Amino acid sequence: MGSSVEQNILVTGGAGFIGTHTVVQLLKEGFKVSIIDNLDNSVIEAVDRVRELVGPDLSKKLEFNLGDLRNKGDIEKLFSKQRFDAVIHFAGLKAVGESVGNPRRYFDNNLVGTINLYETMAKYNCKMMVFSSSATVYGQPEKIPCMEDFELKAMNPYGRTKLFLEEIARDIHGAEPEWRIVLLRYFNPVGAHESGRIGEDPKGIPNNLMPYIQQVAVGRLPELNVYGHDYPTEDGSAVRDYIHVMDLADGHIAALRKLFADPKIGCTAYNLGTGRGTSVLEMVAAFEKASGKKIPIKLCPRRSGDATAVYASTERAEKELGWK
Ligand SMILES: NC(=O)c1ccc[n+]([C@@H]2O[C@H](COP(=O)([O-])OP(=O)(O)OC[C@H]3O[C@@H](n4cnc5c(N)ncnc54)[C@H](O)[C@@H]3O)[C@@H](O)[C@H]2O)c1
Ligand SMILES: O=c1ccn([C@@H]2O[C@H](COP(=O)(O)OP(=O)(O)O[C@H]3O[C@H](CO)[C@@H](O)[C@H](O)[C@H]3O)[C@@H](O)[C@H]2O)c(=O)[nH]1
Repeated sequence: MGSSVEQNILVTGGAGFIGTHTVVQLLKEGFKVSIIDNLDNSVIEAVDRVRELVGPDLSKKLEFNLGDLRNKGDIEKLFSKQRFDAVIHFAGLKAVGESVGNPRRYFDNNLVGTINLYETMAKYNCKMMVFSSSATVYGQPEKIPCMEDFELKAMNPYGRTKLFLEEIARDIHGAEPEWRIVLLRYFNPVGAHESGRIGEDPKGIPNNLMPYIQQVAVGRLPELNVYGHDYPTEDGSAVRDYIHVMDLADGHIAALRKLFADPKIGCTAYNLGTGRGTSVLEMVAAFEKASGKKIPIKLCPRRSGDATAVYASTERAEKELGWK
């Protein structure tokens, strides 16, 4: 189904993991897309693969711009030559461990980059934004499932950049109510496009569970370290809400449609998760079953800063975005 009027969307960080999957869906839904990415954590081949997946016709509606949000001039260059109806803002750094060792890099990239983006959007009167937030803003929630109105607290510098950026969005909307901002709090994105042509391929040893399991499966790493087996959960391992990246991509389309359709949206946060908790050991078992490969594991102490169990309440996104 294409949209009736062709809307032009700026996608920051569109060459990355969630960005590429979302751009495929945007093009298929009839949007025109401009990506800005500095390729800090991605490669241009990923954009070539997006073109391959959508075919030559839809590819004509995709433009890639090499640029860095920390340079206001790079953003200005885009806005001065075309009008954007909305921005989907993925660009940012996301490695929790790295942010603890080098918080200034995170504040510079995530905060300065986003402030530059808001300034330029305001200048060109483009006041609709879908922002990549994270379940990390709930810290270790007192109750589960997490609901959007829970108290927010971040447990590391990366998480604090997401929390600050949510606060910045609420303040901007408070002062200038014409802004429409959707804050999407992703739970744990996993998986890849069904073609296998795009996906998550982190550089170096992965931090996240799913890419780590995959590398054990293909023999690149010998075994999976299971961090924590004495949590107060059914099997002792930690519980998360793993959401398929294509479902997440569709969540962005739903959020955009909501922005365009609802002048009263204001600045609203939505959880994007499945609403189901899965433990680390259950993930391993499910992967073994699906792949037919044995994943050797080693039970290790808890990883510092990890929460016991986090999963989403999906009610608000279901009710207001029509997304599940
Ligand atoms: N993947 C997750 O587990 C997860 C969970 C919650 C939230 N998020 C958030 O979602 C967003 C996208 O995550 P992802 O997994 O696709 O990450 P990713 O690293 O694959 O994609 C981010 C993209 O942004 C680009 N980028 C970074 N800084 C930039 C800058 N200053 N200027 C221009 N481009 C820049 C990178 O090169 C990369 O292509 C991030 O904001 C991340 O914090 C991710
Ligand atoms: O090699 C590994 C990697 C992870 N885990 C465990 O697996 C679970 C999930 O870990 P991970 O995949 O690293 O995700 P989270 O720590 O939940 O954090 C992710 O999900 C958050 C949103 O919920 C995002 O904000 C973060 O950026 C993103 O890394 C945790 O219990 C980890 O201890 C292991 O046991 N072994």
